[in-house]
Amino acid sequence: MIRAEGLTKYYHVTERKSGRFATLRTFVAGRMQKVPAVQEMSFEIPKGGFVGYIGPNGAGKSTTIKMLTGILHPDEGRVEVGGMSPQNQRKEVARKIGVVFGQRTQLWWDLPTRDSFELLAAMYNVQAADYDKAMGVYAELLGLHEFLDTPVRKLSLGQRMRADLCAALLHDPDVLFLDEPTIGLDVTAKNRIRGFLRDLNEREQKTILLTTHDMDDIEQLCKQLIIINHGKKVYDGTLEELRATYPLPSVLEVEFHGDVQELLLPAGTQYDPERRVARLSFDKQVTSPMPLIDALGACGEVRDIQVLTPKIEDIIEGMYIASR
Ligand SMILES: Nc1ncnc2c1ncn2[C@@H]1O[C@H](COP(=O)(O)OP(=O)(O)OP(=O)(O)O)[C@@H](O)[C@H]1O
Repeated sequence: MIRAEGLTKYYHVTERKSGRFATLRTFVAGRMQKVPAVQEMSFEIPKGGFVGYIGPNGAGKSTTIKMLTGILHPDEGRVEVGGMSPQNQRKEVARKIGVVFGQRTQLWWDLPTRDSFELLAAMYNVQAADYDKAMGVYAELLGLHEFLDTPVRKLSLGQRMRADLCAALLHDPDVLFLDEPTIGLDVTAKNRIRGFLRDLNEREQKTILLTTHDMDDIEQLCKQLIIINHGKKVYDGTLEELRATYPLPSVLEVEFHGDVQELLLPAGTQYDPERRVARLSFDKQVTSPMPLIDALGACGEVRDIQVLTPKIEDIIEGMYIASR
């Protein structure tokens, strides 16, 4: 459904001078420099795929989305969306894709929400019957009825994001590009949007590419994960494969009550005497926590025991650091 092959994009920026009057000297005599934002990016997303495209700030995610949607032309490589080139067949591709930029809206700020939808439907040449059908389904699923007559500028962020999602779907696209669709939302609003997207992907087989800094979005939604850093791909696979390939140790945490015989604590234990908490790392694939619990239990009276499993953000942060 989506294919990127060797995608590369450079930006031209002015080389910054240092020292006195740096800004003025940069403006007058700064030389243009070619800086790569995305380098030799290749991936494939099948129909019905749900992909998390993630990376730290400035990694090149938005630049990639702009090339996939035809807003930017790649300097090298090529893109295909539904068998077409977003650069050479921009209008045809625009009918196949829906785009939501969480930080910006495509709705008209001063118009009632419903009027924005009608304008967009007219721009995409959506037939009246298809428009009514789409609105019937999405306005209901996204709970838009209560604010359809409210101007967009008066909507809460959560309402605005739901309206933007509906707007992106009115022309029934096969592919959705979502750039941080849950940014700034509270837990309830995030869960509502996640439920809607999951359903859209499962029931309607829409292909979705999502950028996010929220690992819960990834864990709850994405079948495939592509990680980018400094414009280059550093991982492409499932979440399970990522966990298996880059295992992090689990941690056994034991809280004691009363005196602790610190000399008896097993080697490698980190002990906090103020909180009376001992922490010991172990590899779940190789070792059972039971002998470790027994060993720690022999050092004092145990009040509480927890096994902390590594979080996906810890693994991903480790990858960001490793690919610096
Ligand atoms: N118009 C531009 N001119 C020059 N450099 C740019 C331009 N747009 C982006 N860049 C640079 O290209 C790199 C990639 O930017 P991009 O916006 O694609 O990153 P991102 O992964 O989407 O970041 P974020 O998570 O912060 O949104 C960054 O170093 C950025 O400063």
